[in-house]
Amino acid sequence: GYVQKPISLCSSQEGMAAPEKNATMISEPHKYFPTQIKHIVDVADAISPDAIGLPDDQSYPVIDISQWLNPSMSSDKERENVVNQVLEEATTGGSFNIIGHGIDDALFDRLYTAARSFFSMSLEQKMGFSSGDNLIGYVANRNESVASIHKSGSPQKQKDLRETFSMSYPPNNIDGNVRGHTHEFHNAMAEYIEQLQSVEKAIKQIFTAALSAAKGIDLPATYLKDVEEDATGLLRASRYPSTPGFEDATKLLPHSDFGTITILASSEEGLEEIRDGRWYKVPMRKGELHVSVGEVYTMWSNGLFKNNIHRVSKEAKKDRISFPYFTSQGKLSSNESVMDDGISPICSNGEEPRFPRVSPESHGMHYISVLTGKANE
Ligand SMILES: O=C(O)CCC(=O)C(=O)O
Ligand SMILES: [Fe+2]
Repeated sequence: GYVQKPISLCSSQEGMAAPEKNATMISEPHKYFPTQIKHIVDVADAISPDAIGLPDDQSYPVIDISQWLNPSMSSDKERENVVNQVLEEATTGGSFNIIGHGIDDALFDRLYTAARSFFSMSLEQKMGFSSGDNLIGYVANRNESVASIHKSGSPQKQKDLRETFSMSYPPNNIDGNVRGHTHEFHNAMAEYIEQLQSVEKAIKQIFTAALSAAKGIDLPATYLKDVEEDATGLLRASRYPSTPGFEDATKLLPHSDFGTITILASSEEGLEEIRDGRWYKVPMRKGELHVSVGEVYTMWSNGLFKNNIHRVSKEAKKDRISFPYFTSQGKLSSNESVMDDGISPICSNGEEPRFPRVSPESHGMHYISVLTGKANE
């Protein structure tokens, strides 16, 4: 459909004085976020490097999104209530769990079983599912390093202690070429990605409504989904094995995701995040999915939505499997000349923009070569 973009209300309004326009403009977000994260992590680590559980398991925010999946069967008031809950969490910890997403337990059971069977193959067999592109197919343990982006942790160059198998949505040529195509694991992942589409759509409509309400402007209901244009989603099955020599190391060092929204499923606890300035364990109960805000949403909301800072604990069980779905990873290996240039921050009347115009693709490409060790920064 037709997308009016950008709704760049942050640029100076008719008749408004803007003497210090752009005074606080962050011109290089890919340098700003690592610094911001390092600072927040240092402060949290000083309180305690170890995460604590919430005093009461029930106090972790769990939001039922079913009313947005079936708008015709719910009232405006009910949907507004969901928007208010999401707004509260998105502007504080930058994350929450959801229920009422409509995805069957049976599909999750199939996913985890197929993932266990896939990852239990020999390294040589699994390497047969590598595409050579780190974003699609199999990537072995200790091949990526979020720490090299965020310069977090010690030693600074610690590699991520996980192996992954990834698929994009919609599927592209590389997906088809990965031999995993014939594997049951590939089928289960494809089905899960398909089902995630309506969940993603509902969540992005809720975030759109939250942004409209908070900024006092009227955005089209599907705005935050439509502006991504043809950004592709990426589902990554991740397994965190115990790695000799790294038994006491954090498995995935602190970072925030660089896209818009991440929807995470996990069979085990082990995810930890910063809330109110300190590390907390994220409870992952059966049937719940975890939703977190990425850096692009922080920028598009002009700092209103908080990029969630998280890590995977050194205590995560060795057979822990998780499935982060990065809803707009972007076409990171595509031709730069046709890159979507995204949108400017959405602001309330008179609010000054703090971030430049950006797309998930343009923001992500600054990180990805560092993540995969193809560049040194
Ligand atoms: O495995 C998890 O729980 C989190 C993974 C994660 O943060 C990521 O892949 O960005
Ligand atoms: Fe992450």
